[in-house]
Amino acid sequence: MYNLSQINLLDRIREQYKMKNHLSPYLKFNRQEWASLRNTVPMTLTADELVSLQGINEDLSMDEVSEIYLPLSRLLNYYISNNFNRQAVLSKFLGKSQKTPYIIGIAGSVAVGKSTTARVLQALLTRWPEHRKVALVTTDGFLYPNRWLEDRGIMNKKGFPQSYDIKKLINFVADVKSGQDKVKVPVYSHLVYDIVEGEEIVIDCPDILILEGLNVLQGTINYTQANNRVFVSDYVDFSIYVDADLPLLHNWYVNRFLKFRAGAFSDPNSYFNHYSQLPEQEAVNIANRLWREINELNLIENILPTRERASLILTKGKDHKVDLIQLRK
Ligand SMILES: Nc1ncnc2c1ncn2[C@@H]1O[C@H](COP(=O)(O)OP(=O)(O)OP(=O)(O)O)[C@@H](O)[C@H]1O
Ligand SMILES: CC(C)(CO)[C@@H](O)C(=O)NCCC(=O)O
Repeated sequence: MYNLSQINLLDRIREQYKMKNHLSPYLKFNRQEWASLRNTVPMTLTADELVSLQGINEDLSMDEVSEIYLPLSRLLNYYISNNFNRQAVLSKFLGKSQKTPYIIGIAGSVAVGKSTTARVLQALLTRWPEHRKVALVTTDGFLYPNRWLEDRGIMNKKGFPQSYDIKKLINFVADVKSGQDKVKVPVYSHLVYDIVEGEEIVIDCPDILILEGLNVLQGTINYTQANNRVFVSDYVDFSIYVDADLPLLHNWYVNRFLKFRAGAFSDPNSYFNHYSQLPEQEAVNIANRLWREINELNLIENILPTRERASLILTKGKDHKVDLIQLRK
């Protein structure tokens, strides 16, 4: 159940959305209209590519890949080529090389499928004839460690703006965008439920960086002297918000929790190891509580209000099938 202030906020968001629909900055496509766009350029996947895509997520349907993600990767590839051409013009003008990575941001609720979307796009963008190097980073790596959150009594705010080292995240995107090599990113483990001390990934001048996380469209720091706000999205060239109704998200979250319980939680290193011993109904109760008290609240307060900043909104229905695509004009 929502409390009154949450309901008011939801109403306000819906109202805003309706108003925006009237003068919408978005082109809207239903699934059929979008899928038909792939006919303008024949797009096929080889048997090997199909196998590697299935390895990303066993529940991912190949119809979804060919009807939704393949046309999207084609569109992105056009935007990226255009951006690189523009940089080549600038290089000519400056008389020195000016090439920086193209950054794609993917935002949305916990459990909506951001990381699956990111990995599918990474695989598809790599296969175009340009053979671009595509790196993938999740903003989870910029969460403060559990000890930091515990000291401040905010373990139940994991995923909320105050749980991220936003300065570190903004410095990271700024470094990548300015063409710096070997930029380091901390690693978060869902299994250990914490930042892994001493582990990092290195981002070394990719052509494209996909940055995935619930806060990609919200992160901001204040440069007080100049009273100037800097957003993560200032460095993002194209942003995607993956959207779905609350009951679907709740369902996907609980299902994933139960899947983890059957698999990863049985690992003694897992933070949730003790959940693997609990009867299923008790595990469902815990998942429901984590959803309601943390992730849903965060969605309503901090994530959903950023939706209309995205360059593209993908709205999913049942079974993760995308049924509405809204693209900024
Ligand atoms: N396109 C898809 N088809 C079928 N199942 C999917 C699809 N995308 C995601 N899922 C399922 O939905 C659940 C959430 O997916 P995923 O882990 O990609 O979400 P996420 O938004 O990255 O979550 P988090 O923010 O917690 O990291 C998983 O159980 C995943 O298997
Ligand atoms: C790490 C995040 C914030 C985002 O991926 C999320 O998966 C999470 O752990 N949320 C906290 C509540 C929960 O355990 O689901």
